[in-house]
Amino acid sequence: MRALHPPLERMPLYGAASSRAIERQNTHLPLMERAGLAVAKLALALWPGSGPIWVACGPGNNGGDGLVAARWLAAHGLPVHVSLSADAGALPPDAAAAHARALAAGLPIHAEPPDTTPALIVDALLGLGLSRPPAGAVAASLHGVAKFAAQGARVLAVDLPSGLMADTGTALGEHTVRADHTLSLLTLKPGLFTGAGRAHAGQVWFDDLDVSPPGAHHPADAELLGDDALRPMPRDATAHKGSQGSVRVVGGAAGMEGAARLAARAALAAGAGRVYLDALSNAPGPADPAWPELMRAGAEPAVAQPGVVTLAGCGGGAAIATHLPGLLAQAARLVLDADALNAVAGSAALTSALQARTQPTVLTPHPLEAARLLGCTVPEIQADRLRAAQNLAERYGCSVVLKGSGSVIASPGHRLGVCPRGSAALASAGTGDVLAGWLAGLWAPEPEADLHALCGRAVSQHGAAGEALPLRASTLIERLSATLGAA
Ligand SMILES: NC(=O)C1=CN([C@@H]2O[C@H](COP(=O)(O)OP(=O)(O)OC[C@H]3O[C@@H](n4cnc5c(N)ncnc54)[C@H](OP(=O)(O)O)[C@@H]3O)[C@@H](O)[C@H]2O)[C@@H](O)CC1
Ligand SMILES: Nc1ncnc2c1ncn2[C@@H]1O[C@H](COP(=O)(O)OP(=O)(O)O)[C@@H](O)[C@H]1O
Repeated sequence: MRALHPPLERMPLYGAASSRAIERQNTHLPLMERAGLAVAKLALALWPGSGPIWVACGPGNNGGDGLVAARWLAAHGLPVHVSLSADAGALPPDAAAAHARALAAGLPIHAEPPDTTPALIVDALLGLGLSRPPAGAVAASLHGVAKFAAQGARVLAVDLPSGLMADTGTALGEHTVRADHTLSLLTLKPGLFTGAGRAHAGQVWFDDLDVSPPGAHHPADAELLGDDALRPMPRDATAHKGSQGSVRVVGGAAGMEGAARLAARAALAAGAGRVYLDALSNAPGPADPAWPELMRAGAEPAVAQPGVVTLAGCGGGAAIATHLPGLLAQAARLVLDADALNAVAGSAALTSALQARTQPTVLTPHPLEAARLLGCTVPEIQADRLRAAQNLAERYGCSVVLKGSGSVIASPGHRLGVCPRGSAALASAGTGDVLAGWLAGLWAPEPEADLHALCGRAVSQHGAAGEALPLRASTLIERLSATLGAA
């Protein structure tokens, strides 16, 4: 068992169907006994040393894990209150066996939550088997968990916070558990790391139950990005600004010049040799008075040159649409963000032009931009962020960064990546412009880079720099420069 906190290694993620397939291959092993023991060990470590532990068990095998854990905790003399929100006669076989062993050990099993606030709650109500918004006795227990948590009880979720969908990180129902800790068993589930998952899971722990890595028999559904993505690329001693590539930022319509400047600054900080700002506002004066290194567009190399990365859209407003036909046709390497994405979503001609591109392209939508690009709603995007990112990548033939808590990286023919870095500190205007610029700047010196991996690097680095308050987009660039910048 181990805690997943930085430094993080890359880990495979398995959704409900894959986890069940792996479980089926290992039915000869006492998985529930191992799971329950692991839960008990972690509960013991988290228990503050006094006060009761409420082990809240549900109607399936998640409840069975809880019953095994409760038996171990009671055997060690801890004050345990076990409840079962189900008909004991209807438990699945392994959970029924765990129930019988708990009774045989003399453990009283109640139908109701405790009367007084527990010090620690072990949430074993619902795991992989969640199939609908909780109702009945399970919903009543979930309400109890929320009430006691608000009164200060710590919560350890078994496998998944009850009410959270393993595959998508969608919270079903209003009382989805907000855990302080979640112990994921046998496999790590993608829903713990994206959508509402990060808000509900708390500190994630993982125990593989001594089952050897599933490997080739079970290709992972996605990959959790690791901190290897944070390493800056070494710069060759003979590098010069010409070898570092160029970035041309096209955006910054009147009133939104700051967005394009943030992107251009980030591109320079990431290591691009030269950065040009093609401001749509046409305001006179330098490209960015505070950053004299940034050049105005005019004498820059053509976007069709392989050494140039074009970033279009940051603060682009409606004006960006007139530039897109040319950029989509010619740009050797293209990143589309913000208003460029909105323009594509609103135009069949631009959509066709994007789909017809043979040169590499990255899209960096937030959920609303993604919804426009897929012709659906934001809740539909958030209901399955992995699928939405995959659909975007396939529909447009591009690499895609679907932003938000647990950003998802998708590219045709690649395994989905989920980024566990970043935080709500990034919920501030301009941080997305910094991401787009940082990505373009990382790409500039590496025209041959695996674009999927490069997107993962950019998102991980941006997220790692965005985990501490106070944060403005400008400070984010400073942090990125200080810790990771090639400049
Ligand atoms: N696979 C593994 O890797 C391993 C799995 N292990 C453990 O098993 C867990 C999976 O067990 P599981 O399949 O029995 O599902 P679980 O989450 O207990 O719930 C199913 C029950 O809940 C019910 N139910 C569903 N939704 C509901 C709702 N909204 N409101 C009320 N009830 C609802 C559902 O009813 P039904 O939908 O069938 O009517 C059914 O009765 C897994 O998370 C892990 O903890 C480990 O022991 C070993 C390795
Ligand atoms: N709660 C959060 N957790 C993790 N990352 C977040 C969170 N909120 C925002 N972000 C990140 O901040 C950035 C915001 O981008 P975006 O919405 O395009 O903002 P803007 O257009 O103002 O630049 C994205 O990289 C997104 O993933």
